Amino acid sequence: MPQTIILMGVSGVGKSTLGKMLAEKLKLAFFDADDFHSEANISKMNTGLPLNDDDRKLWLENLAENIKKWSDGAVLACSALKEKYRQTLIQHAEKPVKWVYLYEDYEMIKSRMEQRKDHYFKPELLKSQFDTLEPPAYGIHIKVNKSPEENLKKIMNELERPHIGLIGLGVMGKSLALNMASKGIPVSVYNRDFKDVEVDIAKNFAAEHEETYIFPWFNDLQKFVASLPKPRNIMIMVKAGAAVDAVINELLPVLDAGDLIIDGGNSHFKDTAKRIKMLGEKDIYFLGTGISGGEEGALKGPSIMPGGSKVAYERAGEVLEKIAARDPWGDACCTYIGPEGSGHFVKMLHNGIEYGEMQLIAEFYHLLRFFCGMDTSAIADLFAEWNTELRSYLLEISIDILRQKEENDYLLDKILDVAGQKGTGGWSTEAALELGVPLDTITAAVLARNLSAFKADRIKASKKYHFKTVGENVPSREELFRVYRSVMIINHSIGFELLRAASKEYNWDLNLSEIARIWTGGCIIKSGFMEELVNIFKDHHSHLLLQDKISDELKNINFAKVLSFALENACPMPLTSAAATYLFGFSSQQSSANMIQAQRDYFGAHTFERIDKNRGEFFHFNWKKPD
Ligand SMILES: NC(=O)C1=CN([C@@H]2O[C@H](COP(=O)(O)OP(=O)(O)OC[C@H]3O[C@@H](n4cnc5c(N)ncnc54)[C@H](OP(=O)(O)O)[C@@H]3O)[C@@H](O)[C@H]2O)C=CC1
Ligand SMILES: O=C(CO)[C@H](O)[C@H](O)COP(=O)(O)O
Repeated sequence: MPQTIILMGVSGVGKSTLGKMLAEKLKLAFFDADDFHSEANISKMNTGLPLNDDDRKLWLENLAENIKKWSDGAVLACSALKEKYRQTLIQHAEKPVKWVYLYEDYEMIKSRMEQRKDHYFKPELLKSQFDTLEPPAYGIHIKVNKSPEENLKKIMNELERPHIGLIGLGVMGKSLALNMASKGIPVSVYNRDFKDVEVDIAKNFAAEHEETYIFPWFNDLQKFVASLPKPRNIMIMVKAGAAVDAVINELLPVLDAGDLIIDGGNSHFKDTAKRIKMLGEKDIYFLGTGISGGEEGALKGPSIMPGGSKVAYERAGEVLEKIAARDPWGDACCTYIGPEGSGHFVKMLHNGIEYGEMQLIAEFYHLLRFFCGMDTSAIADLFAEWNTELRSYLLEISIDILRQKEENDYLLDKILDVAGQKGTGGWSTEAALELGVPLDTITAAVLARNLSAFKADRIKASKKYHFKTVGENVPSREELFRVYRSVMIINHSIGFELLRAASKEYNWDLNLSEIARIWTGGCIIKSGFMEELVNIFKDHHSHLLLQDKISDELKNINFAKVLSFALENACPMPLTSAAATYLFGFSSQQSSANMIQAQRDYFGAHTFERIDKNRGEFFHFNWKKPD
């Protein structure tokens, strides 16, 4: 797309020299703003007097009219020292305008200017230029401290780099902005100001990191959007739901066809599909992009799950892959997931598996601590031993949690046993119900969090019910470990089967091996088992529990030893029970559903199929025979 590039900065900084070189390199026309000055302005400058705002007004408006006409793009060298001059210059621009701010120390420029003989601008005016200068909070900033050729190279490098605008400087937004900047991606940041409550979030963030990075910052959305090179790439990292719609609605009037919005929050996949459609009708791209890794992952490299149009991914892929974590084979933990809301569906399910894994660790800790008589430090040691094989991130952080003390007590013991949730686990269950597939473990994990919320009733009930505890037949460490790993396998299997079902139903063509691969680094559910899944899903395309490698491991597991001990001692293990029940159900040739069918037919004439007839033939029986 033709572009107009404005090289700005004080007189003597090298705008004209570099402007001509840049125009030649990009095969664009070159214009020098000095050539657009009126005779009156030139004679004023020649007498050594600085121009005032009135002198500049006509000159800038004349330039703005010209910029509008440069439909094939151009390079303009223009001081554009103040923000209001810059806004005047681009007021009629119909093509994207990129700003390149050239700067150097006062003394360096002064000594350069003193050596120039042929220029009508006197070196004494330099001081007034520096006084007037308002460096832009956006655009490409180039210190011109090298040879013109090397300075040109710096400009070209910057021009070729994709630029991102990031909205929402919360936990994730801040870390992602720093991650991008550390990878050399120019990032402009915006956060709303909340009157008298939260102000200057973006400004303070930029100031906090000014030693290391330049973050053009904004608290005015229109100015933020106007500052971004077109076509714009804007990432939004705000709360899922109404906040995303609010931001989109605010953006819409100031965006142009061809701009791209990347929603990196945990949005619902159906909302994403609607947004893609609505924005697509306005020729604006939208990528629903799941991002996992929490604050640290976002900073050092998260796992990224983008969904939407392939064209949109081709635009954003370079940046997303640059900031993503690396998998054990050195590739980016980011891949194009598929169309519509598939990226957010996959992220939702990632969180569903996460809920399952968290509950698994929590209930094993609970069993060991309160029913097997192990102290917190011994549990941490046991988990650490298990984790040499499992290499699970969630188990790793749980070991840290178990070891954390506050004064002489474990911090964990001081945390209220009521779990929060933002919805992604429950959404996974809703999606499974809609697709008619089981989701036992993930649902059990969601419901366990729900039950935890009834703290007051739980306290009352604990005074009423005093179940007898036995305390014998404590499972061995090996038996516990084998059951733990099996439940983990079943939980993953259930999660991936939901992905398979969604892929089929919505025609997403999801690649389960690729999804497992991008979950081997950067995300909350990364583990050694996830690495195993990459290869398993590469070679096999049926249910995970039907793979020989998996069934060979699970078929000899003694779930009963752990679960009967838990039941005998009234220790709730909803996830382990759900996993074992799922496996027993999945591996039963004869289920109990014949009775369900008979009951349905009895009371409602719902009909049933028979084992001695073809599938698809339905029968009704008159169960209430006359006496
Ligand atoms: N924290 C985590 O570990 C992870 C979070 N996510 C997802 O990323 C998204 C952001 O999460 P996180 O950074 O933790 O959240 P925070 O609560 O830390 O930040 C939320 C951000 O959203 C902004 N915001 C909220 N409402 C609005 C609105 N109506 N208009 C404009 N801006 C708004 C806030 O601005 P202000 O400061 O003005 O309120 C703030 O910048 C969420 O969808 C979350 O689920 C994804 C992966 C991991
Ligand atoms: O997306 C995330 C990690 O990948 C969130 O941090 C996580 O899902 C938190 O969810 P909840 O508050 O429901 O436990």
